[in-house]
Amino acid sequence: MSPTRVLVLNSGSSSVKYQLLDMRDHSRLAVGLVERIGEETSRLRHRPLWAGGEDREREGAVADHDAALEAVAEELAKDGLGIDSPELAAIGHRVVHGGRRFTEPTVVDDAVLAEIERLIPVAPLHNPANLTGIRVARGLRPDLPQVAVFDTSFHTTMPESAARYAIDTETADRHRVRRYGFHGTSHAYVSRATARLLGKEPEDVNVIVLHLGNGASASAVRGGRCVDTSMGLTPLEGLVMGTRSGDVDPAVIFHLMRVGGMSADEIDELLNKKSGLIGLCGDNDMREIRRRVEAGDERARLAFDIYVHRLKKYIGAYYAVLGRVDAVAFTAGVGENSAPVREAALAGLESLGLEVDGGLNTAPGDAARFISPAHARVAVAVVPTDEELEIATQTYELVGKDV
Ligand SMILES: Nc1ncnc2c1ncn2[C@@H]1O[C@H](COP(=O)(O)OP(=O)(O)O)[C@@H](O)[C@H]1O
Ligand SMILES: CC(=O)OP(=O)(O)O
Ligand SMILES: [Mg+2]
Repeated sequence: MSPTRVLVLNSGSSSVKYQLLDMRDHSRLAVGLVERIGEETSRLRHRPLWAGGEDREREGAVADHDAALEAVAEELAKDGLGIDSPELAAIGHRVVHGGRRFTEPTVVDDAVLAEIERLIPVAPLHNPANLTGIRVARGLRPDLPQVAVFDTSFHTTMPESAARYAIDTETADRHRVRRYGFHGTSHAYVSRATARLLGKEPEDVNVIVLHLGNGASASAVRGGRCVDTSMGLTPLEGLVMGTRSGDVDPAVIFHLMRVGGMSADEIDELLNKKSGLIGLCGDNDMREIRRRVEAGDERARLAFDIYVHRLKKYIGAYYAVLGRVDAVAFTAGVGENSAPVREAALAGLESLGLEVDGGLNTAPGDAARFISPAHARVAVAVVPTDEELEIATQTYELVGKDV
């Protein structure tokens, strides 16, 4: 029988998330996470769903992504699900930046690796880790197809009017400066799942997707195709995020250089790692921010209000871009779990047909569900994302043709 399993690796700047799936029924055989890579306090959590055993945890320094992937391989082998298994059909990798070239999932060869490497300057937090994941996996299983699934692919349908910055065209083209957009596997998956929830085909619905995780982005999806998204050349533009500023006047950078005496690298670090929620109030976790707001903390309150104000602006902007909106879908860690963010983001938008039902919004649940009242003109939904399943599906579709 042909192999039917796919291992998905989502290598982040300081973490590796992984899942092993059986594509016959999309069941998860094992899932896990290595976090705080490069620190003394690294931790691996492994859940052997197939073997049905207890979750396993390892604590202690994991020096780099090579060591992290070695540890993942060891844990999988303990359950008899080793990377050497003949049942593995392919390994699917999340790659954050694919530039304009990669509009589809792609089997990795040396030329593809070189292109992902060339794009490091526009995804410095993400592409290096993605590359390491691919290289290590290739070393372990050179015989297997390694498939790269790009965050940018779903956004390659954006019209030029949305994808271009209004700067000198020749300069922009020479340096490939344009808006690429990210979190595309999530926006694709969630917009389709939202259509399903509405009982419609993706071609027939217009959806605003709000992916609110540590990184956060919004997208406007018309008939299954992305027409605008909030991230740009890099994953820094747009919404307020856990540690990233999102939109700022570009002159802030020159001001900090000329008046503040800061270097380009220092400002890069400021805007990517010391801004957003953490820069505003010292915490980047929405749970902690809400605890502080409830306790009357003014800094946390202001951080929350700035986060929600930006979100509301993008909802309004994408409403205008789409003209007709069938649904607004909240997803990822904050979007799926924070009722106060959902309520505040849509407050006062009743004249646009947008309403949240208090009871539905705060009711617990893990499945895709509506949180708007039955009479609302526009559906509002919580739709859990599943980037790993989407990557596995795209990977298997690509290699399934050959196995
Ligand atoms: N129960 C919750 N309530 C509010 N926010 C939550 C909850 N659980 C997770 N989050 C938020 O989700 C974020 C992580 O989102 P996630 O989509 O997992 O991000 P990433 O994939 O970028 O690591 C956390 O930083 C936290 O702010
Ligand atoms: C592209 C991006 O921002 O990804 P993440 O949310 O995983 O950091
Ligand atoms: Mg994420």
